[in-house]
Amino acid sequence: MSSDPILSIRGLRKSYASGTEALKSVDLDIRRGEIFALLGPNGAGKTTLINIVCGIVTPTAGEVLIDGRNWQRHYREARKRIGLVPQELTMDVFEPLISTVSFSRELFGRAPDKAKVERILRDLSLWDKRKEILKELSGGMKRRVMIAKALAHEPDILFLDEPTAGVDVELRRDMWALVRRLRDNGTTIILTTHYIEEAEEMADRVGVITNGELILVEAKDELMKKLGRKILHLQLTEPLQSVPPELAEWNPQLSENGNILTYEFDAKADRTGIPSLLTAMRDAGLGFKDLDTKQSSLEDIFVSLVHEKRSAA
Ligand SMILES: Nc1ncnc2c1ncn2[C@@H]1O[C@H](COP(=O)(O)OP(=O)(O)OP(=O)(O)O)[C@@H](O)[C@H]1O
Repeated sequence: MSSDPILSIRGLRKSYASGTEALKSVDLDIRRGEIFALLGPNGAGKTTLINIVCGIVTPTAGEVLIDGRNWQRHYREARKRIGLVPQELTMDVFEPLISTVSFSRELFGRAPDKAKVERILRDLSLWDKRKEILKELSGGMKRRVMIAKALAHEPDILFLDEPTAGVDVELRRDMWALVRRLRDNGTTIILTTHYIEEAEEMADRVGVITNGELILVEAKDELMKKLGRKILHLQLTEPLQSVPPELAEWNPQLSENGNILTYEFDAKADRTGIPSLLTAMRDAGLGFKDLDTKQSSLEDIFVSLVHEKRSAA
């Protein structure tokens, strides 16, 4: 198996007619056979990126290479090799499910193959519903049909745009299992998500995009160490003017006129430092009325990543 990237994104830029700069020169290499999660808040540019690679949106500048070949110059090949499960459900609602899926296969340049279509429908637990009209299916089933449509022409690069937004827990688990099976069969997968847990569960590597900039690409395990930070809040019985020297080694911060002491810790480390901090507080005669811990939000993490990037530059 070649170690060259299956997909290379080079200097990709998009300004919409409205003036919005949705992508600001993005470079990204996708490795063959990996699951890559593109993580970012609303409006970050995730869908724009996917839609450009899938030939739905025209970039303002830059190019995409599939196995080193420009995707616009070799668009027939690109269409065959790429599958997209879009965010919005787009379907001919009066067609039986099996016709829609078979049609999709041929539309993307593959010969009809009943056995292949049957296997895809069975894998997605849709076979029993194959004659049903799409309009009458539940939301979760419709989403499965979208996946079946994207897989019908057997793409080896699959894009999933927010595959689990608004789906129930059971369907989410099914989707994750399906994505893993596809990867095990050699499909390269790029998915977008708002959810840290989804990236954590699924991805080999994660890219963080915000304001049209890809600010970080990292192995999932490395990123999760950064994302594992939590904050402990202690509501003190008596306000403090300053942090007592006995607590200096934990570097806690005071807020709300000295009534709240906060301590940032790594929730995934063997030792969080919390028991020793509480012991040191007791020894210093400091009491607290209440305590809670809070996960840094995705937004907090983006902010700190952007800061890190700027101070490193
Ligand atoms: N067709 C369009 N015309 C004008 N602006 C657009 C268009 N599509 C997207 N945008 C803008 O481009 C920016 C990036 O949008 P995009 O949909 O790519 O983000 P996203 O990361 O996928 O967000 P979400 O998670 O909400 O789908 C946003 O500011 C959005 O409003």
